[in-house]
Amino acid sequence: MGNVPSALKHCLSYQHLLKEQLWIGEAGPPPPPPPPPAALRQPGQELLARGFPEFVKIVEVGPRDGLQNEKTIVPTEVKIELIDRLSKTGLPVIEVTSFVSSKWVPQMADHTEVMRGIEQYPGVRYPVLTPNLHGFYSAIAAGATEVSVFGAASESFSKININCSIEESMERFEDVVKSARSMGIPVRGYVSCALGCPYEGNISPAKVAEVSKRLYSMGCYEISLGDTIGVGTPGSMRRMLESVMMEIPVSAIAVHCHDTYGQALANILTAMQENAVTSPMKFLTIFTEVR
Ligand SMILES: CC(C)(COP(=O)([O-])OP(=O)([O-])OC[C@H]1O[C@@H](n2cnc3c(N)ncnc32)[C@H](O)[C@@H]1OP(=O)([O-])[O-])[C@@H](O)C(=O)NCCC(=O)NCCSC(=O)C[C@@](C)(O)CC(=O)[O-]
Repeated sequence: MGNVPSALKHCLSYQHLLKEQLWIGEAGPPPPPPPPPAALRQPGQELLARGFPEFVKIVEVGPRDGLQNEKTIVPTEVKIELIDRLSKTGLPVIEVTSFVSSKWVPQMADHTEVMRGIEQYPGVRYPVLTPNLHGFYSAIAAGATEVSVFGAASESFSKININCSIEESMERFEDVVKSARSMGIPVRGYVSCALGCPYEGNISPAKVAEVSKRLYSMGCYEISLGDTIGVGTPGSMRRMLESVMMEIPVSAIAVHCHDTYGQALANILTAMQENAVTSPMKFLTIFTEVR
């Protein structure tokens, strides 16, 4: 999903932001001007006035979401070294691997070796993806202490990605969440195609909200809304978040933005303004989670 040109684009826009001192930099942002009277405000200006969350949690997903797409399979020891190095950077959460079928995703076939091989640093959490009970039990046997289930707001994507309908996936996830709860294991939930689907195109914010609510109600402590193919814009991100926020608390919402079309930063910024931020950060391109 990432490539050097899009990474470069990211760096350039980051430098631009630094130069313009819009929201980051040593001196800190300038104090906001007093808001104009409501009658003079342009659409969207209310968001600027809302400011940003007090902190942003970054969930690093490169070792899993990045490497699962590499054509050349990265050797296990390199993955382990990558995760160990990431652990020293101060990241609070690093998604390690996926306990999925190696027939479907051969890049993650060494999940057990990677999970067992990494050094777990105090204060860092190391969740793994588990699509069903089979994956969950394998993950626990390998030493995982936090897992994520991953569904979609698109019926077609669900079938192609995890070989079942949205409804069937919810039944599987309920089994995972029940087992996890009985062991005191926290479960996070993903909703893919939150801003568009590679097979169905537009996805309604109401559908994203509905799937998010199902995952939250079954016991997922955080719902990560994935712009799986990077087609989101600040406008579609805002509309989608406003719909999801009507169903689940803002404190439980994360966003996962792919930078396919160079929109991840803008979309993350919008989510921060909506005060609903965790974006997955890949080490080359953005695709960070923010809350
Ligand atoms: C979900 C399955 C496993 C269903 O796969 P299936 O073939 O439908 O499973 P099944 O229940 O029919 O079983 C078939 C075989 O798979 C085995 N099996 C069953 N479950 C597992 C398991 N957990 N791990 C290992 N093996 C498993 C099972 O034991 C059996 O083995 P056999 O008897 O034939 O030897 C399959 O479709 C799969 O592995 N899919 C991979 C999905 C994946 O990793 N996708 C990429 C994740 S990234 C993502 O989704 C988006 C995200 C999260 O990043 C956010 C965003 O960007 O939007």
